[in-house]
Amino acid sequence: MKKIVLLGYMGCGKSTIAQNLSKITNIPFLDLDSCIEKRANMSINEIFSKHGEVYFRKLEHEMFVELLHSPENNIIGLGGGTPCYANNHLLLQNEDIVSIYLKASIDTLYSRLVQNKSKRPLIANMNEEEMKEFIAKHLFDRSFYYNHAQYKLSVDNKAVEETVEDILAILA
Ligand SMILES: Nc1ncnc2c1ncn2[C@@H]1O[C@H](COP(=O)(O)OP(=O)(O)O)[C@@H](O)[C@H]1O
Ligand SMILES: O=C(O)C1=C[C@@H](OP(=O)(O)O)[C@@H](O)[C@H](O)C1
Ligand SMILES: [Mg+2]
Repeated sequence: MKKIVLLGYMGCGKSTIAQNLSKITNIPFLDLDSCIEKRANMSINEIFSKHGEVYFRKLEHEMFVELLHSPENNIIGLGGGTPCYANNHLLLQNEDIVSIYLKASIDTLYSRLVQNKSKRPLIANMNEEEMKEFIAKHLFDRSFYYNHAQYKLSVDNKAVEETVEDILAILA
């Protein structure tokens, strides 16, 4: 059994889908952001505001490598930026894992993030117009890294259960 790694832009559903997939498969689930928060004893917002993004990316890389090397099988939900720093994208093609890019359109991401931005320091202070433009450009920049995943799964217009089913089909 390989580790299952979910990646993709903020709001694509990594944390939600990983949790639901875990319930169905009984494979334990780890959220990389939650692991970082526990280790640092600070929220993601606090890490960004007190220490800056570069420090966060360092913790993120260390925690990602640590989780990949742990002997347990698990489902890992990455942060949206994880594959885009410190050559983390190269680790996605490791034979010991199955990496899946949850691919969402700008409209899907915007509609979810507009209601859920306060815990995401990169967009927390943007107005709606700024956010839409930011997501479009940022997603374009990051797609290169996301496309290093072994599997790409479109999640637009799919209920959580449908995306979970699609992942089970990939794993079968
Ligand atoms: N079909 C869906 N699949 C996944 N998430 C959805 C869906 N519909 C609405 N959501 C909501 O979108 C948000 C996705 O956020 P989250 O799971 O934290 O994503 P990520 O970890 O990729 O940033 C959650 O608030 C979730 O409830
Ligand atoms: O895209 C990013 O750079 C980030 C995404 C967040 O995770 P989610 O994608 O789970 O929101 C979190 O790691 C941090 O706020 C930075
Ligand atoms: Mg998340």
